[in-house]
Parts: sequence; structure tokens; C-alpha cells
Amino acid sequence: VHTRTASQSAQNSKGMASGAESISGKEKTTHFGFQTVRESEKEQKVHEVFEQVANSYDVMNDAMSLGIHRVWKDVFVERLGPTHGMRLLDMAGGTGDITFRYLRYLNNQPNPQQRPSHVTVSDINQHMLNVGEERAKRLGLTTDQLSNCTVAWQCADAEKLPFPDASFTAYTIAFGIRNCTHVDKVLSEAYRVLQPGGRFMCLEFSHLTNETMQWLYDQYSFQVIPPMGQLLAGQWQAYQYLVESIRRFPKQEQFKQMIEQAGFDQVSYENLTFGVVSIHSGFKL
Ligand SMILES: C[S@@+](CC[C@H](N)C(=O)[O-])C[C@H]1O[C@@H](n2cnc3c(N)ncnc32)[C@H](O)[C@@H]1O
Repeated sequence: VHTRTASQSAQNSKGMASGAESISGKEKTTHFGFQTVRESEKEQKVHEVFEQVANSYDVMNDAMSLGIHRVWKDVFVERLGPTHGMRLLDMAGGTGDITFRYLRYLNNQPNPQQRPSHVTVSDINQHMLNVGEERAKRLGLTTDQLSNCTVAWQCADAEKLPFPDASFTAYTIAFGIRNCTHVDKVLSEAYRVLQPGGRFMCLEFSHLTNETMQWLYDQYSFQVIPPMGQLLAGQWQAYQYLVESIRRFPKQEQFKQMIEQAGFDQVSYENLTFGVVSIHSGFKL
């Protein structure tokens, strides 16, 4: 088992948060956690990670975050404030956590018969979607079981969406964008498929503003999460990648600028739990 100490990891992560790419020989390289890999390799590696963790993903989320990821996701969907008539694309939707909250939130809105709503849950990994679809059936959240909302599950790459221009009124991506090779392509595709007035929202692990707390968080992330992944899911490497990829993701302000560069207006962010995660939001005007 290959591992690193928290201080080695902190050193490795210095100056890497931008995710800047370099050219090695002819092919561009990118990061996969703290490793440098060819761009063509990253998608396959990320795919393998989520294939390995699909069945244990929901249990591990609760264990790693002590259940707090549920609160973050609840706040995220509250900030979105779903209304009848919304057409949501839940990108990198995995096993459906955001979609299920959206559907329950809609269900609690008055006059459910008003205007039909829709959600497409999309992910590059069919295994994650399969787990999600099974959950949806158990929870009574399929098109057949809902009164005025359709639900579609579709395998797709966030960097090359198979949806027409202006086909959604909202786009969410939770804990997905940092796994993508070209974040700029994900953002411009999100912009393309949104209608004017549509909203982009991203929930992602981020960076703490307080250095001592960041240090404590690093200790927890690097010393506890990979062994926990090994113990509960038999997956040390996959969880080592997940914590490394968090450190590599741009800081809040930098990510805000990237969203603006994609064309979005009124871009803002909100830190939750001291910046362990942040919610970024922007509108297509
Ligand atoms: C950590 S999971 C998040 C799942 C769900 N949104 C949640 O909050 O529980 C990240 C997901 O991103 C997906 N993913 C990674 N790269 C992707 C890409 N290029 N396009 C679409 N989905 C991608 C993975 O397959 C995985 O299901």
C-alpha cells in the first residue's frame, strides 16, 4: 500500500492548487491527486476510482464526514430553492444524493400539479448511476412513482454534454468537478446547456481560511481517511486520491474567477464548515 504523511502531502500540494497543466514531451499532463499523469490517462483513472467505490460510496460518505455531507447537501439544495417547472441537470450526479433532495424539496412545495418539473441525473460512470437508480426505486422517486416530475438517468461526460443548447433551467454539480480533467470545458458546457436566466451551482471541497484548522484537517484527511477506506471498503488508493484531489482543487476566489470566465454573471460563493466545502453560484443572463 502506497501512502504519504500529512506533511509530505501538504508539501506536495503547495503551488498545485491551480491545477495548472504543463507540457511533457508532446502530450499535455495534468494531475491525478498528487501524481502527474498524461491527460488521456486521467479520465480512465478517475473512472476506475468511482467504479471501485460505487457500492461503498454512500456508507463511506457518512463515515468520512461523520454524516455532515448530508447537511452540506441539504443546504446546497435549499440555496437552489427548487420550484415547479424547473428543469435540472444534476451533473456528476453519482448515486443521486442531490437529485433525491431536489425531488423531496419539490414535493413539499404547494400546488404540485402546477407545472411539470424534470431532472436529468448524469454521470460519466454507469456503475454510480446503477446504484442511484436502484436507490430511486427503493425511495419511490422514479417518474412512475412521482406525480408531476420526470426523472432521467443518463451516462455522459460533463466536458462533452449530449444535450441541446438552452435545455435546462438549473445545473448542479456536487463533489464532481474536481475529478474532471478540464474544468473550463465543464463550465462552458454548463453555460451552453442552460437557458438565459438559468443558474449554475457547484458544491465542492474547498480550502479553510484558518491555517491551524487547515493543518488539523490535513491530519484527519491524510491519516484517517485512506485507512478508513481500506477498513470499510478495501480501498486505500481510491480514498488517497480523493483527499489529494481536494488539495489540488482551486481556492474559492480562483474558482469564482473561472466561473466568471465561462460567462456566468452574479457569481458568488458561500463557505460551509469554515471552508471545508463551498457553494459557488452563477447565472446565465
Ligand atoms: C464524489 S462523486 C459525487 C456524486 C454526487 N454528486 C454526490 O454528491 O454524492 C463524483 C462523481 O463525479 C463523476 N465524474 C467524474 N468525472 C466526470 C465527468 N467528466 N463527467 C461526469 N461525471 C464525472 C464520478 O463518476 C462520480 O460519480
